[in-house]
Amino acid sequence: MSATSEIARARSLIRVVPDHPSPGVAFQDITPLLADARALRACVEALVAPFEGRFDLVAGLEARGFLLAGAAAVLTGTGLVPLRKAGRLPAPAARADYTLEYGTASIEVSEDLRAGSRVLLLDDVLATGGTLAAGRRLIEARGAEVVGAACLLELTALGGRAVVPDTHVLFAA
Ligand SMILES: O=P(O)(O)OC[C@H]1O[C@H](OP(=O)(O)OP(=O)(O)O)[C@H](O)[C@@H]1O
Ligand SMILES: Nc1ncnc2[nH]cnc12
Repeated sequence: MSATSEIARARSLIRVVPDHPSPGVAFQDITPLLADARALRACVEALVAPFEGRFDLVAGLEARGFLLAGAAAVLTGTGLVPLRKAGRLPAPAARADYTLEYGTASIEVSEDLRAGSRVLLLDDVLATGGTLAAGRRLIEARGAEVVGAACLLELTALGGRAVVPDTHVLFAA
């Protein structure tokens, strides 16, 4: 199957769960896509492709971004830095606050994200854009460079593209 059809097949595996985690939210569940070896590989390859050779570290946003970031780092031979929800890192070096579709949150990063690193930022879903924007701020606060940001799925009605306009997105809903 061609890369394009693998990606189309991967898109069909995202499951929509109504009213999760709260009434009115149509939750885009990527677990069936992750569980499918071909779909997972095709998506991770497509996420990193525009940036290949230009980054030396992948930053993944907790929690679902970690799943893609780990795979992307191994695939591209780069390191990985987790952007963790506040309170989970033993020695956070920087913090950023943000809002999302169903609440507010903060993320933190350790000192392992060094000044001068060239970083690819990864997550699963772009909704309001608050999470990816906070990830960018956090990376830049450490003196590192965001070479690019990518995610699987954009929820177009939530307007996140205006907040993080250069994000590379595979699918829209
Ligand atoms: O564009 P935004 O409005 O910021 O929303 C997108 C974020 O929302 C979800 O994270 P969430 O923190 O809900 O959950 P997770 O820990 O399951 O990844 C998703 O994984 C993105 O990180
Ligand atoms: N509707 C949604 N589905 C999955 N992840 C999300 N993150 C923010 N909104 C979401």
